Amino acid sequence: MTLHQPLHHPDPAACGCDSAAGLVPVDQAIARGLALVSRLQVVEMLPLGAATGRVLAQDIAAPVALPLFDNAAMDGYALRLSDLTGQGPWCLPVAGRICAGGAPAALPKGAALRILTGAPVPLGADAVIAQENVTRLGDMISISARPQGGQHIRRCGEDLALGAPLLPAGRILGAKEAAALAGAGVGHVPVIRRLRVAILCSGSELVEPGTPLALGQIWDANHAMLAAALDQRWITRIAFPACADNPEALCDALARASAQADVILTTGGVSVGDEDHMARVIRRLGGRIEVMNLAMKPGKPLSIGQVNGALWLGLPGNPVAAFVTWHSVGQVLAGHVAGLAETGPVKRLAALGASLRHKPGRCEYRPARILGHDARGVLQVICLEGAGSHRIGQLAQADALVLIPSDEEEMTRGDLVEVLPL
Ligand SMILES: Nc1nc2c(c(=O)[nH]1)N[C@H]1C(S)=C(S)[C@@H](COP(=O)(O)OP(=O)(O)OC[C@H]3O[C@@H](n4cnc5c(N)ncnc54)[C@H](O)[C@@H]3O)O[C@H]1N2
Ligand code: MOO
Repeated sequence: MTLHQPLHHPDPAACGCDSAAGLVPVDQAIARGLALVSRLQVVEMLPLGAATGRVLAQDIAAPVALPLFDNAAMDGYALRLSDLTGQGPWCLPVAGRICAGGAPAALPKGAALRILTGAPVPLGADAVIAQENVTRLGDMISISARPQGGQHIRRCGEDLALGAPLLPAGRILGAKEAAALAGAGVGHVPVIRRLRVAILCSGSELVEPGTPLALGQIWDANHAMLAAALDQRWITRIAFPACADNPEALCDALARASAQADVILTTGGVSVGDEDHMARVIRRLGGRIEVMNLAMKPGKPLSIGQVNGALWLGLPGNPVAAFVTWHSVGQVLAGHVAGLAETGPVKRLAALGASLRHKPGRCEYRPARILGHDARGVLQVICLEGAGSHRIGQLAQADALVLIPSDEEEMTRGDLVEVLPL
C-alpha cells in the first residue's frame, strides 16, 4: 500500500493548496473569516431539560463527588472481611436489608446485610458478595470463597472528584452531557443564546419545490439543503424567500437579513456572470468582502465578508458547491460565532478503493462512498464517478467527501486520503 501523506505539505494550508495562483487556500480563508467575527456573549440560564442541543456557556466543575456515596455494584450481601476467620466455608447471619434509596445502616459485628445494587454500603462493611456466589440457608448465608477487599463497592468520588472538570464551555449538550449534569444535580445550565442564521437563495430561475415550473425555471434545492443542515437547537433559522437576480431586491433582502441575523448565508450570484450581483450589493450596503476565489473544488466562488455586523457567507449557487462550502468552511465559522469549542467536520483517514485522477491547483472535495474496513481494519472509500457541482442526484448517493490534496495528479488504490463522513 502506498501511503500518501496529505496531512504533511510544505504549504501551511492542510489541504496543500498554493496561494501563489491567486486563490485563497481553504485554511487561510477560514482563518480570515474567523478574524472577522467575535463569539456571541449573551448567556441564558435554562432548565436542564430545555438546554438539549444548546451550547454550554462556561466550564462546569463537578458540584459534588460522583458517586455521591459508597454503594453496592451488585445485588448480594455486604460483609466485613475480618469476620471471615480461619478456613472457609463461612456462615454469617443476615441481619437486615438495604435497598437503593435507603439510608445508610451500620453492619453488626459477625453478620452480613442483604444489599441491593445502588444501596449505600453499610458502615463497617468492606466488601459486597454477589448473591450468585453465596448459598442462602434461611436467615444465614454460606460463603465458600473469600471476597476481595472493596469488591463490588463503587467508591464515593471514583468517577468524579468534587470540583473536577465536568464539562467544558462550548460543548453542545447531548445525551451524555445531560446525564453528567443531571447526575451531578445541576438543574439549570448556562447556555449561549441561539445563533441567528438567515438563508437567502438568489436566482431568477428559482421556484419553491411543490409549485409548477415555467420553461427554464428550476426548483430551489439550496434553501431546503441549508435549512436541513441548520436544523440544530443552537441555531435559529431566518428563512427568506428566494430572491431574483435583481440588485434592488437583493439589496433590500440583505439589508433586512443583516438587521436580524448573526450570519447570513446566501447562495448564487457570486461568480463572474452579468447577473452575479451579490458582491456589489454587499459593498453597496457598506459591507466588506474579505475572501473571494478559494483554492477548492467545487466552491471556488465562495465569498466571506461582513455586512452591518453580520458575517456574510456567499455560497456558490451550484448545489453541490453550496453543500461542500457549508460543510468545509461555513459551519466552522458559524460554529465559532455560536461559541462551539469544536467546529467543522470530523475528518478520518481512509484508503482509496480505486485510483483517481485530479487536476492540480485546487484541493477537491469529491463525493464518495465508504465501503467499510479491509482485512487490516483500514477504512475503504471510493469516489463516485464523474463528479459535478450541479449533481444533487449523485450527492444523495454519497456518504462521505474525499479530500483530494491540491497538488495530486493521480492517486492509486490504497493511497490514504482524508475523508469527511456525511
Ligand atoms: N465564466 C465563469 N463562469 C463560472 C465560473 C467561473 O469561474 N467563470 N465559476 C463557475 C462555478 S465554479 C460556480 S460554482 C458557479 C457559481 O455561480 P454563482 O454562485 O454565481 O451561482 P449562479 O450562477 O447563480 O448559479 C450557478 C448554478 O447553480 C444553479 N442554482 C443556483 N441556485 C440554486 C438553487 N437555490 N437551487 C438549485 N440550483 C441552483 C443555477 O441555476 C446555476 O445552474 O458559476 C460557474 N460559472
Ligand atoms: O467550483 Mo463550482 O463551485 O461549483 O464548480
